Amino acid sequence: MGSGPEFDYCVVIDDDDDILMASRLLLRRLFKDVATVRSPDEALPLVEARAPDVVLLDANFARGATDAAEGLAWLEKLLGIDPELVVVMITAHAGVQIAVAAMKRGATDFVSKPWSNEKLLASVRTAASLRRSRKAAVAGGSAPARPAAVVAGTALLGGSPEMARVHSLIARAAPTDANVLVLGENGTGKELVARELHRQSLRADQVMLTVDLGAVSEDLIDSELFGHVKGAFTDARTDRVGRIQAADGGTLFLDEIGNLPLRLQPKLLTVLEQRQVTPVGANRPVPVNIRVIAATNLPPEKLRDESHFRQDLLFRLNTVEIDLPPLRDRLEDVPELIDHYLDHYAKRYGRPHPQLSAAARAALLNHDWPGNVRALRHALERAVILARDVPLEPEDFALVSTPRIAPSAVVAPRAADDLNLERVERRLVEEALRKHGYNISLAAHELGLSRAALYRRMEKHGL
Ligand SMILES: Nc1ncnc2c1ncn2[C@@H]1O[C@H](COP(=O)(O)OP(=O)(O)OP(=O)(O)O)[C@@H](O)[C@H]1O
Repeated sequence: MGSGPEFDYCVVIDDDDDILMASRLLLRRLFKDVATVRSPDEALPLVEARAPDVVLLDANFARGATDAAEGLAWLEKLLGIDPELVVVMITAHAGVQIAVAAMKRGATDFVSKPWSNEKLLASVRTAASLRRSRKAAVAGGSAPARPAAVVAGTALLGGSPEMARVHSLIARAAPTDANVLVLGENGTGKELVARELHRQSLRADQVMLTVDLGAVSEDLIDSELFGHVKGAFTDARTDRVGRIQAADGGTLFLDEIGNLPLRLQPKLLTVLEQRQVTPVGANRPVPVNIRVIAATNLPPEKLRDESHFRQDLLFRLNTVEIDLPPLRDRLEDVPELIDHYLDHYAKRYGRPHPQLSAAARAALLNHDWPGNVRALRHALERAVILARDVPLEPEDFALVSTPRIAPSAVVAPRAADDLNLERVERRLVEEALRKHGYNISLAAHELGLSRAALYRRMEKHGL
């Protein structure tokens, strides 16, 4: 026997009792708990109370309806409750139009009735794995793969000359269809810049889809980006619309482009050059009209190294380059960020707006912020949660001084006198981050963790 279901909780919404019964029996193989409800109304409190790993949502409820309009409207409502929710649409009337519409509104996948059990299990398992990585990424504050329209936006703050330059570049590049490459260390706001570019573009009322190439496992990147046709490989039991196709008419944000495997780089180049995509296993390309924004934390010398990244692809991606400076080089932005995020979290947690002592303010202003704005934001969130009715002091921010030292200067972790698991974990995470100059992908690789799992640990240890 195996070790029991892999995932926790799934909600199935369908007005057909037989479907509910069949899916309950089947999905117990994957989930410890399967809730089945006959209407989306009943599902809303379940989604609110206990974020499910996957929601299966019927596309049509009204008798005789086949256009999926109702299902798509419920999809948006569900994603409004939890933007990271992973929803697989079910319909008896599959068609690529509905699949694309559902994906554009944020569905993860699409299965058609009647389904084969294996097909359904494969789709749902993939969806649940995606949710797991998305949840972890969100815990670390990193970008979920989700249409921009669904996620409430955060403004790109900062009045420093460095940020003024960034704002000006955004304003000039956004309305053109030029591809933009955003460079910067982790947590500097690359994803926010991408959203801002989309918001100010002529495609603003179209979809913006994200693919986090650092979070999708390498063997899934191909289908995630390009899609596949049924039978293209062993697990391809249905057609799958890739994100490039689903972003048609809108913006595709390729986060962590430095993680795109070399073998797939020519394929992306072809899409950009020929404006068409060929799903894995398909013999005819599909025309696509996308604007690509890519981001990476790779230092320029790595990016310009042909053994790492194809230069012809780089030239297609970086028609405009926006380089986001690290926070330590624009510390004058810190006061504005402090005020904004203290306010934001005070409202979110229903707490009074905390006061900062002069020493605390000075400590925040003098810190080198190796984790950039993300780390500052987390520090402020924690401070709001833990604040008492006296001004916050430097200790309340648990700032860890992390001098940026050359990788070669890092020694292997000391033989542990201290065997406390939590502290040892914290030390290893810290050392890996320092060793790799806070490059999350490299540090995660060294630790044998996904980026999302590393973010989770950074968050846990306040790093
Ligand atoms: N200029 C800014 N104004 C307000 N918030 C910001 C700014 N820059 C970053 N943030 C916040 O910091 C966090 C990290 O930003 P974002 O995800 O855009 O960074 P990133 O460079 O894409 O990070 P990574 O490379 O790790 O994915 C987010 O919560 C974002 O809202």
